[in-house]
Amino acid sequence: MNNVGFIGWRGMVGSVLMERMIAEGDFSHLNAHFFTTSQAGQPGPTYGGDAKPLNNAFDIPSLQKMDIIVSCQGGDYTREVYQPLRDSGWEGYWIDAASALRMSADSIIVLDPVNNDVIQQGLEQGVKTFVGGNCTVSLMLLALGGLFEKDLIEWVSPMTYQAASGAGARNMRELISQMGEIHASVKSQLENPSSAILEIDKLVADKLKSDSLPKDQFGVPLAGSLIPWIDVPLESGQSKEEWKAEVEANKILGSIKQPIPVDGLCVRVGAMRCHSQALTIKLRENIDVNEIEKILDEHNEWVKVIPNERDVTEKELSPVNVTGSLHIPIGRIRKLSMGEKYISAFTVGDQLLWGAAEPLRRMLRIITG
Ligand SMILES: NC(=O)C1=CN([C@@H]2O[C@H](COP(=O)(O)OP(=O)(O)OC[C@H]3O[C@@H](n4cnc5c(N)ncnc54)[C@H](OP(=O)(O)O)[C@@H]3O)[C@@H](O)[C@H]2O)C=CC1
Ligand SMILES: N[C@@H](CC(=O)OP(=O)(O)O)C(=O)O
Repeated sequence: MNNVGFIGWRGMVGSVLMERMIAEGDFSHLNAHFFTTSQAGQPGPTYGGDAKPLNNAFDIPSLQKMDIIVSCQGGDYTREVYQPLRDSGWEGYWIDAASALRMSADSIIVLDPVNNDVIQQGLEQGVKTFVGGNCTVSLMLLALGGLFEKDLIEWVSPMTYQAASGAGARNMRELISQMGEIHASVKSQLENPSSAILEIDKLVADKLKSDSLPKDQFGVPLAGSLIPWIDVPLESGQSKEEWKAEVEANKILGSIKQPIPVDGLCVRVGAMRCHSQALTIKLRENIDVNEIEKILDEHNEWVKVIPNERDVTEKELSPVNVTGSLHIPIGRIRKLSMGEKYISAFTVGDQLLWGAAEPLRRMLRIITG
């Protein structure tokens, strides 16, 4: 069995990966070794067997003993360790959640329900570096997989509604703290049914604008508001999160030579761990909505078409309904007034599952069998 080293296993993405690996019995297919950047020598977890002392994640000789390394530790770690490890002659498989190696010429972005052919071809050609895609990109491609597979999309504009978890665990905590403080600021008024709503609104607005609202992580209020910017600015006017959509989607699809335009705005909202996206799509041909729904529904076992009806949409097409699940609902599919080739759609997905951990878990299984 392969010796597999895990780095970042106790972080948010890593913990979700561990949960999924236990649920799927993956540990019986490998010998697990756990590494840490901060707690070397302390007892490791019991996933896959007895607890052993944690290895130092910066120790190249220890990493060299691994056949496969899975890192959910983040880009800084990858940038520090990956190249020295490769330079030392290590030829094992490196599977990574971070974006650092995604656009490297010798890596493949993994999303096997969409690009298993690219992955298999890469394995045959000796590719050893496999990276999970950006969460919004992976979730969009799974939702629209059928239309992409049939090359029916001329371009797509995703307008995102991204959850706090995408910014990290501390940001999730801050969002909840903000919500709590807002409620506390008007608790007595809420308990009195005859209190004036405009007074409540003013007190909430005062709280949102006050220095006492916790906002060290986001920098601004997210609860009761939103942030129309994610990640660093680029020369193009895009945020880096927006730039990733087109370059990563086309790398995953293997269409870099004739890229499909994918561009829109990325917005942080007060959801916990599900990213939503409103999609405007220009099709290459005029296709009936029923046919579009059929194509989408048949593509993979996780996507689920939600009819464009109010009740079922409100119930099923929401972060609350999707959180913690691998389902990717897509709905609000209708023709737009711009023309018969233009359609709308709305999709939701758990950004820690299909958006981060699940593509890595499945890649590991592809290698370990
Ligand atoms: N969050 C997301 O949505 C996505 C993240 N990613 C990638 O994954 C990387 C890791 O993200 P994420 O999992 O959110 O990062 P976390 O901040 O949750 O965890 C990263 C590391 O922090 C260390 N750590 C320090 N204190 C604690 C603690 N109290 N509990 C748990 N871990 C602690 C751990 O390393 P150690 O044990 O070595 O101390 C852990 O592996 C990101 O940098 C990004 O590159 C990719 C896709 C989506
Ligand atoms: N940037 C994403 C999360 C993430 O980690 O993305 P990436 O894996 O591309 O760095 C978000 O904030 O929602």
